[in-house]
Amino acid sequence: MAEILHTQTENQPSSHSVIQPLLIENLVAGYEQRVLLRNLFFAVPGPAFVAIVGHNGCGKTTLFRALTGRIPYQGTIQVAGRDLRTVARPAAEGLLAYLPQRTTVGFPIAVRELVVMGRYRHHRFLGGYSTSDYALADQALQQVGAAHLAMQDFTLLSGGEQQLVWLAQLSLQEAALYLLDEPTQQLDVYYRRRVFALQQQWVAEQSKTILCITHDLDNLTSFPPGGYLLNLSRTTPTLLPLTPEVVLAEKAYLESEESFVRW
Ligand SMILES: Nc1ncnc2c1ncn2[C@@H]1O[C@H](COP(=O)(O)OP(=O)(O)OP(=O)(O)O)[C@@H](O)[C@H]1O
Repeated sequence: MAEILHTQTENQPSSHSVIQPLLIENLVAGYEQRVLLRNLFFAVPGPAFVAIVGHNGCGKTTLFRALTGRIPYQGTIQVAGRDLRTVARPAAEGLLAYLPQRTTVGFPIAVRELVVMGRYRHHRFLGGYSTSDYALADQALQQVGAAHLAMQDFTLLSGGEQQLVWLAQLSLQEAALYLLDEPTQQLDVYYRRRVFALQQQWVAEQSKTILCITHDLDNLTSFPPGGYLLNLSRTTPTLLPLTPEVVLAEKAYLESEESFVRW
């Protein structure tokens, strides 16, 4: 099941100070003898879409593992002004909403019931979800183009349909930072475009900040100004403006023998 993570509401800095959604300083992370992220620095200054690109195995998901506290790391990660080292369970405490690459559900459940769980943090005790929670779930399903699936058994859906349902659930969470690991991986061309448009909408209308791992560079060329791109296959990855020119240049780099040899 996709992780349902809470929004931090306590001990936050004053709303008068400018809080960066994400600050990463000198991050070093990897596995035992293999360091994948070396001295990574970047800051997302305000609500924005950030595309994380790079070759297979370059460390994109590893970055998300560090952000969600699943692997140890050196350096500093601040989410919404909070140093993740000072948060016992950074993901579970609600700074982040995370959609992993693969999620499974081992029991039959109606799509609508799964989506409404995105309202989890409003229901810490045994009470059920309210009519307004279900209305939000229906709205979320509509937004991702999956309203027609509401009453179906989630486990019987196609991989692409299931992905749309997870996105609907994710959209109901109110986190400072959203981590999406290849959300369009199983989607057809129509839904791929739609899911990227949806993420643009989340940023523009709901001031969300999204880190989105993707190999779908073609769809990144149509993003409006204001987003960023981070290519983790570069020797020194830096946050670049997400413009068509930058996307094409990074795509050309990733297709080049020069970049492949590095890996
Ligand atoms: N627990 C682990 N122990 C050792 N190595 C691991 C572990 N998990 C992942 N790796 C390796 O680390 C490398 C980076 O993995 P990661 O999942 O971050 O890649 P990625 O950039 O997300 O790739 P992709 O685009 O294929 O999803 C891979 O070579 C992988 O085999």
